[in-house]
Amino acid sequence: MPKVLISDKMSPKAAEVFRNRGIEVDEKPGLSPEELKAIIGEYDGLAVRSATKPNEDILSAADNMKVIGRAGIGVDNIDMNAASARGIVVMNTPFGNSITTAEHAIALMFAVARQLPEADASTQAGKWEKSRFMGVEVTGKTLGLIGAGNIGSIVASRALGLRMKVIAYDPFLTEERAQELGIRKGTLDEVLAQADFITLHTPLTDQTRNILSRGNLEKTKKGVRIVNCARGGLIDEAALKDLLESGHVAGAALDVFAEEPAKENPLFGTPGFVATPHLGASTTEAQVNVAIQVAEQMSDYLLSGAVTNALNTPSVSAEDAPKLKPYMVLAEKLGLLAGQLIEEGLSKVTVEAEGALSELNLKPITSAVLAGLLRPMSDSVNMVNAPVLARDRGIDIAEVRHEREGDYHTLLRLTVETSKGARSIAGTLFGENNPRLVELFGIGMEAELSGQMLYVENADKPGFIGAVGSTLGKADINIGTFNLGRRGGGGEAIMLVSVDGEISEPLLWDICRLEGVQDVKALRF
Ligand SMILES: NC(=O)c1ccc[n+]([C@@H]2O[C@H](COP(=O)([O-])OP(=O)(O)OC[C@H]3O[C@@H](n4cnc5c(N)ncnc54)[C@H](O)[C@@H]3O)[C@@H](O)[C@H]2O)c1
Ligand SMILES: O=C(O)CC[C@@H](O)C(=O)O
Repeated sequence: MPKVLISDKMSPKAAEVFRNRGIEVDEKPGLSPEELKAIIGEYDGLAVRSATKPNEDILSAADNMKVIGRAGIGVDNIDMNAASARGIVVMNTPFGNSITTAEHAIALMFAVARQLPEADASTQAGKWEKSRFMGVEVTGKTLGLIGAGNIGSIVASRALGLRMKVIAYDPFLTEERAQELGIRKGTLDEVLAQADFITLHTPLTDQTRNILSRGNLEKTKKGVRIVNCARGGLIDEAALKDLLESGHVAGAALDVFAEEPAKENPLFGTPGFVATPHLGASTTEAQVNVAIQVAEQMSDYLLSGAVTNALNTPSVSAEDAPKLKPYMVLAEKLGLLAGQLIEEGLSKVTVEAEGALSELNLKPITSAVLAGLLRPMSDSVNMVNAPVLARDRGIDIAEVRHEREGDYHTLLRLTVETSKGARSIAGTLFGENNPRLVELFGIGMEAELSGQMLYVENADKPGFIGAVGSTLGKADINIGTFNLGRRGGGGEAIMLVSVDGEISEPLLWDICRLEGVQDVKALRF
């Protein structure tokens, strides 16, 4: 039975879902990094919010870990590279808290429009400072969005309901989508120059870091009010403080900070400044949504291999997962065969699906092919990091589907292009579940790829098979299966021999010295 650790404070619904799905679950919020590292090896899954920071050091002890689920959106607390390198799927819940966070942005917009926190503090202090707190209406004002994805779009719709005009800067926002949302698409400079209120809704990336830099803050309209419920690091906090103090910025509300938890911050105490402690997602509804969603997704993955909302591997539906499983085994074996046979300069990999396979999602198949193909070059390669490694190595990857059936009802063909030319191998499933090689470098050959195998390329001459058999016999190596293929009589022949013992280097040399041998390799599956 898989075992999952919930290491942050999360709605009890998450544990309930895991238990109902037959998964053992421990809830241990508030562990120190050392405590987490000491126990993480016991678990197949880790469910977190933002307090747990599974970094490379902690993950180095996560020997059984298969999936990390983030009950929320941002995964900046998770070391994605370390997780991917270990083959751990990282998934989030991209929509569960969007409405809640958008509502918090709107709440903060009103808080700065009407100075609600300061008015509250002053009134409760018995001051009754009616003339001190003159606010502004939002009706008819322009809201400038930086980022118009899930949360930005919801903020836009709420702002339109408040009779505001909305302009958005988002390089990935199309004109059609902007029209659909009823907003205008603008450049960053247009947003800065036109907005009475600015709200930020982007992830923190190299492009968005410091997007409201001192220079950009100075380009805003005098009297602008700014809200950030996205990520700390998007705004230059020191510059914001200066501009609040100079009166250029009339108000600013931050839910997120460059350093969190923000126990101290230069902005604290600045007039017109409102702060909340990363509360964007903190409503009962959102926390129940993300807890249920993350537990369902993690359970699906642990129990059936279905992948939803993963950030480092392709999605696989629960319906497709069992159908894909035997193909993934086939794909990895074909990749591993090709990876052990090619020697240098891999520049392109083409994955072709024929017949029944062409109806399935090819992305996970391609990942499995790449994982097998690259394994001889790197011990740490897996289905999660293989596509990234392939891209980093400049390997071009193509996927082709042929609906028509050929000789087999389903076929997976893998063509690798190297500095020596293109070579292809193909395999099928026997009886729906048994992966078989059916073609090797253009030569028809049927073989099960498993255990230790000897690969020999030779000139097709009488007596050769016997010579190989007796060389193996002399080395006390038992033969399991003998698989043969050839191109025409007397031409090039290939043999794949499964053996029980280890194929030593001296044995390979003995076979290499047999007359007619062109290539010999010891393969392992
Ligand atoms: N405060 C909280 O508690 C809280 C809660 C939920 C989400 N968040 C954060 O809010 C942010 C937005 O979440 P979302 O669900 O809307 O994400 P999303 O991925 O749906 O939207 C992000 C948008 O930012 C845009 N973008 C990317 N780079 C950009 C750039 N250089 N300039 C302008 N726009 C750019 C993208 O095109 C996308 O449309 C995330 O950082 C998320 O972590 C915070
Ligand atoms: O879990 C939280 O409270 C914050 C979540 C939020 O930052 C997110 O990115 O989803």
